[in-house]
Amino acid sequence: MTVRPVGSKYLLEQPLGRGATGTVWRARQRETAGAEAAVPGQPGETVAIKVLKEELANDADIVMRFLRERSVLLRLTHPNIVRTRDLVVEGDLLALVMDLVDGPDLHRYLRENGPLTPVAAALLTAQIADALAASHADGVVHRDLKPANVLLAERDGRMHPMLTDFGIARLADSPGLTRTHEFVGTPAYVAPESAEGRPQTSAVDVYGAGIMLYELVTGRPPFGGGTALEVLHRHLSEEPRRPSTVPAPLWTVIERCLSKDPGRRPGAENLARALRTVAAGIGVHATVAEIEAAEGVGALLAPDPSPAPVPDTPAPDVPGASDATQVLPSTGRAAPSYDPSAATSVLPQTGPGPGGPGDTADPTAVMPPVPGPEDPHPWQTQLRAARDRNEQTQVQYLDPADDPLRRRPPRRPQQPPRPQQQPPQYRPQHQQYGQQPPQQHGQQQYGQQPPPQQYAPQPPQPQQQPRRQHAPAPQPRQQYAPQPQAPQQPQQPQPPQPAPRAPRQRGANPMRIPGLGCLKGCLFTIVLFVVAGWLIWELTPLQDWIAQGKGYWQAIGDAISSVSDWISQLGSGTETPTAPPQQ
Ligand SMILES: Nc1ncnc2c1ncn2[C@@H]1O[C@H](COP(=O)(O)OP(=O)(O)OP(=O)(O)O)[C@@H](O)[C@H]1O
Repeated sequence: MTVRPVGSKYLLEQPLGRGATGTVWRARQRETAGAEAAVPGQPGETVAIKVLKEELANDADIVMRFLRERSVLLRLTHPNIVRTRDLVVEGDLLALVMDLVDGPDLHRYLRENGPLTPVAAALLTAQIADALAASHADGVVHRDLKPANVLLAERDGRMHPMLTDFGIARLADSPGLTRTHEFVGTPAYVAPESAEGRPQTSAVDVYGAGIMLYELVTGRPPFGGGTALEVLHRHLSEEPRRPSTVPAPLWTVIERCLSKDPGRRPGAENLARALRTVAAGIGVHATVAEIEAAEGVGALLAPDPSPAPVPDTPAPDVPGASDATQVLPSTGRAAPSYDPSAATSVLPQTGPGPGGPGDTADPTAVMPPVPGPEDPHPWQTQLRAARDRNEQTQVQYLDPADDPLRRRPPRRPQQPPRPQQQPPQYRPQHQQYGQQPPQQHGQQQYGQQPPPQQYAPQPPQPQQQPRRQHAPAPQPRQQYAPQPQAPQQPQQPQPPQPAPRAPRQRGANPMRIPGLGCLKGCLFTIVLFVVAGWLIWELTPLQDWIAQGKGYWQAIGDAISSVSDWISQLGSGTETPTAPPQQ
């Protein structure tokens, strides 16, 4: 076993796993840490150490932030939060020392054991909501909530979920990285406001909890499948569908957590209480009172009156910040099919993120990201980001009509009305985005490939809609980018249909002899030659020439001279000189 020292206090022994932001090692404490550590530890104690990627460790901004947030990370203690014991900064090494959790993470558990029962899912998520409530009360937003960041310890024969990776998204989302207009997150769990670069609060964690709860009971997140950017689009535009296996009270909770409007999501503390009420009311031993309480769970889902803001995102009160329609680029990396279990992704935003060059310390001075003419196109940024992470990058054609970055409707040539054209119709939302149509529950799979025609150029639509109409048709709960339903088009008069062509008449003889047409032509030509030859033989002096044994050129010369004689005779007078009468 190779061991590597981390600082003077720890020895890395064995890698436990690797994520987007670093590698987690099983490690051993060499000696007791100093007073700066939250947990000094004992020599020989086993710990887990997350060694942050060099890319992060080499960034001065991140190191600064790491040190600045040290106290925040070290003071976060809760039974459902993996404790951060120490932070190590040494040369080019940046590491978080944590309690070692002996158990799988929730993502692996789900993969190996399948979905949980609704009661178990509700109770497990309630504990995560407890952890969120504690951190939000302390002003800390996780921002990367997903099953892979929930470790399952075993306590008293029971599964005990513990939330980890607190603060990592904060570190990774530092000016050093965001100057390339990217944000950090995991697409399947990213809240709409994060995806759009709008102001974020602790409500993003509640959204993540809702996605996770859905995944716990169904085995998959609601907006998985397709490329990363397609997934982000779905967060922005699609409403989740209730699978038949989810009890109504639990669905009420999920639906509220997944509200596009952060202001409608419950606070974490209320979420925890609601989930316990639901778990009690949907269990087999539920009393009538518990069932009734579960049915009225909607009343428990009050939002947090003062949600914790996410630092360095546009402040909610920046004028115009909430109006700025930011539609995310698509394809993700244009195209590898997206695995919702994927590690935290770094994806582009459509404009300079906070903390970019010229960033000021005042968060209210940060304008919402708006693409400037000189900025690289988000697609370029995205491809670069994908390459930087050595991920497979494919390029797919995107029909400009489907490019959500183009707000203006592309100009299209006037199409003459085509006979037999379908009457104008509006494509459903999923088609406008080149996305999968809503599927029956159970049909969707991780890493599902979009249909091959996904980016195929669309035929011109009967009526051009402005880009904002790519937003969903209004639904009762939808609050972002609501779009009026396109008015029904009046029926256009159909151009007169051309008369159907009569079938081609054939000869009476139904038998067709192959090559007969060619044979007929040959016979006709032969007959033509025979007749022409006969006429030449009869009407020209050819017979005389042959009889006189003249050569060809001589015969021609004679013919020419006799013709010229005849012409000269004609020119000299019509009367032919006659010989004088003989005396
Ligand atoms: N405190 C810990 N104790 C034991 N194992 C841990 C601990 N923290 C993380 N791990 C394990 O290390 C692996 C990598 O963790 P990490 O947090 O880097 O990955 P991730 O969450 O999948 O990726 P990302 O960084 O993209 O969020 C995971 O499989 C996790 O189970």
